[in-house]
Amino acid sequence: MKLLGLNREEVKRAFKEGEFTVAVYGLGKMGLPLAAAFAEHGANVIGVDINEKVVESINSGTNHINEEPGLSELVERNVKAGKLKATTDGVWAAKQADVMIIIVPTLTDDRGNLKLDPVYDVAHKIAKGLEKGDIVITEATMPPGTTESLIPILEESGLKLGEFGLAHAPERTMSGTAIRDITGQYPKIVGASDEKTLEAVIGIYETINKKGVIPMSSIKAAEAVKVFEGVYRDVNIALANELALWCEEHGLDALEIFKAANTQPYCHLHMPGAGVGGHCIPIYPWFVINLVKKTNPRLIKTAREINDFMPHHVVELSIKGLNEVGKSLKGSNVLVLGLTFRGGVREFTKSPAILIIKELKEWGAKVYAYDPVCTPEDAERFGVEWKEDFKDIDAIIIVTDHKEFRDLDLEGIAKQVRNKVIIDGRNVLDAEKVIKLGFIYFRVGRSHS
Ligand SMILES: NC(=O)C1=CN([C@@H]2O[C@H](COP(=O)(O)OP(=O)(O)OC[C@H]3O[C@@H](n4cnc5c(N)ncnc54)[C@H](O)[C@@H]3O)[C@@H](O)[C@H]2O)C=CC1
Ligand SMILES: CC(=O)N[C@@H]1[C@@H](OP(=O)(O)OP(=O)(O)OC[C@H]2O[C@@H](n3ccc(=O)[nH]c3=O)[C@H](O)[C@@H]2O)O[C@H](C(=O)O)[C@@H](O)[C@@H]1O
Repeated sequence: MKLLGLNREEVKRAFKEGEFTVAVYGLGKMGLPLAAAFAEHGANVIGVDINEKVVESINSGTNHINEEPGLSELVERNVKAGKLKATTDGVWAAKQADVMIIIVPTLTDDRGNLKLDPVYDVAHKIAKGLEKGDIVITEATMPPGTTESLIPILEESGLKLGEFGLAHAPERTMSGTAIRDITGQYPKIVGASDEKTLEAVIGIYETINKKGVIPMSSIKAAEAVKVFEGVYRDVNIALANELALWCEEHGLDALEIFKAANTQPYCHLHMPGAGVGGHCIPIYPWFVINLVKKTNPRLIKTAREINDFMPHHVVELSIKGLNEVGKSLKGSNVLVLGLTFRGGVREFTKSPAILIIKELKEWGAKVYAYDPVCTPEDAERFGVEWKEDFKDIDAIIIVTDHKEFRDLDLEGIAKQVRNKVIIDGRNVLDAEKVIKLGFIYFRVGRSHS
């Protein structure tokens, strides 16, 4: 059932009656919830992934994304109902599908250079199965202008743009709330190659998202919306970090001040911390920085530098904290709590723990680690020993805001450790309670007990 040329009401009817097939390329933290949501709302869905284990697991009705409440039931129900299947064959999927959605990683290398190979790989496969009237949608966060860079690849199909539709509809959600967000937490941003495509894509997303659609004037404008959301966050986190460093110098507690300042309607100071990880927020600013000719993105570049300084600052705090008990890092046993980039999500991309552990070891500390969503094998990947107790520890460094760390048994820990030093890199503990138990307690924005 080709959607190009239908109005949004006809698309919604076709959607609900299962008259068309959606191929979702990339079945990860975002792609699988999206595929399951489409199937749940009536579409026939073919998921495509290069990871055979992912494909097998989905075809057996099993969800491999642990941090997504509600996803397992959706996957099981829709696989059983024959509404959701998975394959590694991206060409075959394109031949079956009327809508092809690209939601594979869009990354940069350590120097911020774009790495869009997965997107181009998928585009080449889609081109081999593209038919007249099909619609290709990028949902991955794309550097503005890059969705349209797929046109020559897609035209390898022999079709010209206009005979197929192209759109960008960025995924706006977070791990842990993907199903909720995909089906109606925020309006869906959509930009398309022409009016017909826009009309059909509005129909598609109005079917699964009860918050509706915000149509943009172009594909590039839609790409910029999502990227700017991420840049806003990175720059504001950098502001919080810079003000926190100032507070440390002035013997102030940044959190106390931020909390009061944020009672003002125009003030939204973010949370200072151990750094900015993940494959979103530290990446998206490069999509702007690397796409300039005249503009000098000074603020965005400086924000990146400030945020990338924070893992080092956490090590500085651990040196100060150990000094308070007459110890140096060299020869101390340090327990890092948290390997992932943020709480509740098992994702290591640009996790601050990587740099923190590297620097602690360079200073001669014996480094241990524990993370509630990880395994001892993950700790080995970081080159540290997994440790589930606090015996003989001289300093504890909290690097990830897992909810488990908010309820640490501080009284029990105080009896186990060799020295009482806690560096709270994610502000998860109650300072007064920790200090009352005799700990030296520092956090980003507070370097006094
Ligand atoms: N993780 C998040 O919170 C959010 C991510 N996004 C965007 O969604 C996109 C995907 O992110 P995640 O789902 O978190 O990534 P992920 O790493 O969890 O999953 C990516 C999946 O794509 C597969 N894949 C990689 N290359 C492929 C290829 N050439 N063909 C088919 N499959 C391929 C991988 O095997 C993996 O299963 C990214 O562009 C990201 O910017 C958008 C909003 C939120
Ligand atoms: C603008 C925005 O809020 N983007 C969200 C972000 O989600 P993500 O999973 O990357 O988590 P995040 O809460 O932004 O955290 C990123 C990193 O920044 C750190 N962080 C976060 C907030 C803060 O005030 N201070 C801080 O240091 C976190 O510890 C983490 O290391 O990126 C997602 C994405 O685009 O992939 C996006 O969908 C999410 O809504």
